[in-house]
Amino acid sequence: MATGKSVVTIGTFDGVHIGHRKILKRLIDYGGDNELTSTVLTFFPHPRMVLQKEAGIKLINTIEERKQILYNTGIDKLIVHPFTREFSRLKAQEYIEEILVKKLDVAHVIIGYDHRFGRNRTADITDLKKFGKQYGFSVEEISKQDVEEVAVSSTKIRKALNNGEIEKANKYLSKPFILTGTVISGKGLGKGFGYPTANLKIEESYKIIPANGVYVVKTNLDGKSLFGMMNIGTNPTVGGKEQTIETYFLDFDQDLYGKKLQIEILSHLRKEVNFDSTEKLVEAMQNDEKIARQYIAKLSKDLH
Ligand SMILES: Nc1ncnc2c1ncn2[C@@H]1O[C@H](COP(=O)(O)OP(=O)(O)OP(=O)(O)O)[C@@H](O)[C@H]1O
Ligand SMILES: Cc1cc2nc3c(=O)[nH]c(=O)nc-3n(C[C@H](O)[C@H](O)[C@H](O)CO)c2cc1C
Repeated sequence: MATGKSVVTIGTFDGVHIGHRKILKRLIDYGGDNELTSTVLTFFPHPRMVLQKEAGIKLINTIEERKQILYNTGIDKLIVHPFTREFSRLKAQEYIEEILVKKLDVAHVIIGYDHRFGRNRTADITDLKKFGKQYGFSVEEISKQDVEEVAVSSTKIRKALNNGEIEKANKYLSKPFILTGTVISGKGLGKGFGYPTANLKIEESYKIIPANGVYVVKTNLDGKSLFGMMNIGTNPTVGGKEQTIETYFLDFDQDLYGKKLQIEILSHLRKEVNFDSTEKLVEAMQNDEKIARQYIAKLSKDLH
C-alpha cells in the first residue's frame, strides 16, 4: 500500500456476500497494482432505516459486524458515513466533491452498473463518469451480466434467514451467518432439564434473527472452538412468550454470564415444537444432541 490516493467502491454491503466479495477482491487487486488505498465507502444507518422507518428493515449484519467482516477481506480503509436526512438531500455533485474528491482523494471508482446516488438517487453511472472527467478519476462498471452471474443479493439472504434456511444463507455469504451479543440470565430452568443454556441478548433491534427453530452453532471462547445447539423461539412448552436465543454448549461447564459471544449458525435441525410435556421436550433435546454431534463429527472429518 499505498499513496494518499484511493480506489473506492461504494455500497451498503449488508452481509458481505459472494457478490460483494468479488467486487472487494477487484478493489484490493486494483489498489495493489496501482499503489492506491483500497477504500470502501459505506453508509449507516441503512437508507431505509432513515427514510422508511415504518418499514422496519432488518439487516444481516450489525454495523460492528459489517466493519469486522469488511476489514477481514483485506481492504485498507473503511469509511462509515452517517446516512441522515440531511445527507440524503445532498446534490450529486456536492457528494462527489465533498466525499470522493476532498475526503478520499479518489483516483478510481469501481461500481455496479445500477448504482444511483445524490438527492432522490437521481444520478447514475453515466453522471458519475461525467464527474470523473471533471474531477480526474476513472470509473469502472461492474456489468449487469457480472452481477447476475453471481445470482446473490442481500434480499435473497434475508429471505433465507427468515425461512430458517441457514445453509442456503451461508452458501451465499460464503461464511456462516453470525449473531453477536452478551450472555444474560434466563428463567433458570435449563439446568434442571440437563441442558443449561446461555441466553444471548442482542442490542441492535435492526439485526435479523433467523426463523424460530433449533440450529447447530459454533463459537470461539478464549481461543477455543465450542460447538452447541441453539434454540431460537418462545419456548412454548414451558409457557414462554418472548423470543429468546439460547445455546447449550456441548462438553462445556463454565459460567458464561456477562460474556460477549459471537455465534456462528451452521445448520438447521428442526422447527421449535410445543410439546405436551417437558419429558417430550427433553427427549427431543437429547435427539437434537445426537444429531448435532453427528453433524460436528462429520465437519471435523471433512476438515482432515
Ligand atoms: N454447557 C453449557 N452451555 C450453556 N451454558 C452453560 C453450560 N454450562 C454452564 N453454563 C452456564 O449456565 C447458564 C445457564 O443456566 P440455566 O439454563 O440453568 O439458567 P438461565 O440462565 O436462567 O437460562 P434458561 O433461560 O435457559 O433457564 C449459562 O448462562 C452459563 O453461564
Ligand atoms: C436444543 C434445544 C432445543 C429446544 N427445543 C425446544 C422446543 O422445540 N420447544 C420448546 O418449547 N422449547 C425448546 N427449547 C427451549 C427449552 O424450553 C428451554 O431451553 C428450557 O425451557 C430452559 O429455558 C429448546 C432448547 C434447546 C437448547
